[in-house]
Amino acid sequence: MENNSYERKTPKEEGVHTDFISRMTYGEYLQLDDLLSSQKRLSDHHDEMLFIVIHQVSELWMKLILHELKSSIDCIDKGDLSQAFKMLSRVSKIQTQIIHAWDVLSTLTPSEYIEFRDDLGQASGFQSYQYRMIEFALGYKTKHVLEIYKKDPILLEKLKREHEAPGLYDVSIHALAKVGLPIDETVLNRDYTETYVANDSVENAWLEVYRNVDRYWDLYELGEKLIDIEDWLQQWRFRHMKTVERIIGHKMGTGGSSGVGYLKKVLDHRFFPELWDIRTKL
Ligand code: HEM
Ligand SMILES: N[C@@H](CC(=O)c1ccccc1NC=O)C(=O)O
Repeated sequence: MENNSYERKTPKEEGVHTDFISRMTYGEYLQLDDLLSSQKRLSDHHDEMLFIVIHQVSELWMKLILHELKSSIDCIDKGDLSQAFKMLSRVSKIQTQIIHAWDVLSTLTPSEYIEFRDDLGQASGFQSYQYRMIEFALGYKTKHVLEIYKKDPILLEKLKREHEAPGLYDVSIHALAKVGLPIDETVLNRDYTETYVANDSVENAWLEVYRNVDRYWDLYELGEKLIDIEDWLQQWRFRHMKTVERIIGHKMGTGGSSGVGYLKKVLDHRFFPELWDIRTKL
């Protein structure tokens, strides 16, 4: 099992008698007492419950996305592409789920939100560490986001590890090299703490794959799985930006950014640039 300090031990690890497990209820298994007592409103505004639940649901889905992404990175690294495809397809399905959360949140009007916005202080989705870990796993390694967690050394260490690790695109590029497609050494030995930047040898390798799909079927399928994930992530970013514009207009964000202007700018970033660029050349 993965060593994750945020996860509880299994009853077996804790040495709990198996009789307990056989009598265990639904609520005990799912720890519903903890889960369902974690929606604590700071205001007495009716709609704050919606706000909390949407965020908590999104964080839970992000947890599963990360679980799948990390395993798929390991699988691709080991050359087990078909196992990775199953996980990457699941990631895309989850992404389609979280995009629909914006429809629910859009029922919150500006006048309703403004009534409890001040209670949120400086808290912001900007501080979502799972969101940053997803970005890291996809090769977007912004350094300044680590700053946010400097007061929490345990979390900072965990984030640093993800920041230094090869991402989904790095192991995919290595998979291109493993079948003999020429990839520049500078890319193969790149510094993983930096955000990935487009490279001609990678573009040529993907072009070769997409022009000879029968020969490189697995890699072609991998390319399409990656495009799916980036496409959905961009749609999530776009729906976030539009929902924010609808609810707070062009007010500054509680996290200190310009708000909608900042969220629009982030949309410019591409995770797997060559996979988009080759479409024009095919
Ligand atoms: C009324 C609803 C929401 C508003 C008004 C809002 C507003 C904002 C704003 C203005 C920012 C920019 C940072 C800042 O200065 O605060 C931001 C960032 C962010 N928000 Fe939201 N948000 C909302 C809902 C959500 C939800 C439901 C999620 C889901 C987890 C979320 C996740 C994020 C993330 C991950 C960022 C960082 C984006 C990045 O840096 O690329 N937000 N939000
Ligand atoms: N940045 C938002 C506040 C906000 O949305 C937020 C506040 C606390 C916890 C999560 C949040 N969601 C996403 O940014 C704002 O400027 O209104």
